[in-house]
Amino acid sequence: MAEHLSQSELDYPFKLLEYFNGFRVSKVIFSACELGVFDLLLTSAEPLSAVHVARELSTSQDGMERLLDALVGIEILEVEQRDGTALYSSTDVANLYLAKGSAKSLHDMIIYQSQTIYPLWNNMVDAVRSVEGKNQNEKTFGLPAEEVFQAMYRSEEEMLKFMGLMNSSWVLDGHDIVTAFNLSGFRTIVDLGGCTGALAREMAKAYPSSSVVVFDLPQVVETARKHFAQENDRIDFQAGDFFSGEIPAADLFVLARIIHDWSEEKCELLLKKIHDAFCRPSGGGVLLVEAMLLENRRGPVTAQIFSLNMLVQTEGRERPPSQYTRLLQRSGFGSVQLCRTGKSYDAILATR
Ligand SMILES: C[S@@+](CC[C@H](N)C(=O)[O-])C[C@H]1O[C@@H](n2cnc3c(N)ncnc32)[C@H](O)[C@@H]1O
Repeated sequence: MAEHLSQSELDYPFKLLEYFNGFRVSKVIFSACELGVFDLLLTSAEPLSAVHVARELSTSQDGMERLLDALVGIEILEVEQRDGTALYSSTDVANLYLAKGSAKSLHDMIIYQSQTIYPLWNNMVDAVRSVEGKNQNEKTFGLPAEEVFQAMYRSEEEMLKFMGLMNSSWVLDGHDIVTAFNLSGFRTIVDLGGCTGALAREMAKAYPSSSVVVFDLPQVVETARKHFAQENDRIDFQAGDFFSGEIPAADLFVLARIIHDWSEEKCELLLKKIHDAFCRPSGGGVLLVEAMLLENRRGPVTAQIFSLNMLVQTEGRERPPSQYTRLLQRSGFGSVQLCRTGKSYDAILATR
């Protein structure tokens, strides 16, 4: 049997081992973030020993030394030996992306992945077995599966963590998304489920002549105003419920990572509601922002993994372009254009 295998097939077990190790590598980064390793090293004027870091962060010396060495191994920290003592220092990458304060920090994303996504994924086998496609909020956190956002917002702390996660995604992809199409013709833009306003701010930056409103649930709007507002903010917030209440009129509606949360029926309901809420009788648009699957089912692996994440956490899924097009056409939209950005998220622009 083995003689029929190609070299890459013979080497495949090593690739599998690399995949298995992936979760351990994530845990190394998550643990260092939760303990505050990157924040401490960022603020230290000189490299620190494991003893010093352990004392400052109230950990064991042995555990901290192993953690710091693993961070050196994955090239997130640097180490030098002085008089027989290992001294650890941060890298630009750690300072920029992993420490808390930086404008490009992924710290909130990491904390959410570690404390919420990780426990949900521990129940992936049950999620895949569930014939009704039930999410794993009940089994993981003891919360009803039907109320997706009540589960996500079960405490103020959880809401802040989720909003931090949403906010940090647009640090990486925001500009590519808002410039995927020329949207300058849309003067009134409403970002439905716009959360902290991170994508809306990118929109306002790219299209200074347009007004941009973030529409979200009342408690989210309140938290966004309190924790995520920026000086000279050019965006406005409006509170409401896009399923049970009215939505404001607009020329362009943005639905970023909204369609992937919900069942086909709820998505169609929302898109039809949007179709009836345009400011002008013709020319309105809707911009969907999602991680699009390939039509041939061969990737991208990030979108396939997001789709599994939707299975454990929501009612929804990721979709290939043909399914978005069908959904939009069934809701009354005539023209549909797609743009793959090459990053995690893609854009779909539909007009009436
Ligand atoms: C997955 S998040 C996406 C957030 C944001 N669009 C982004 O991409 O960063 C879904 C958003 O929809 C909001 N949402 C959920 N149900 C809603 C409803 N019924 N009415 C208004 N907003 C809702 C949530 O509060 C959350 O901000």
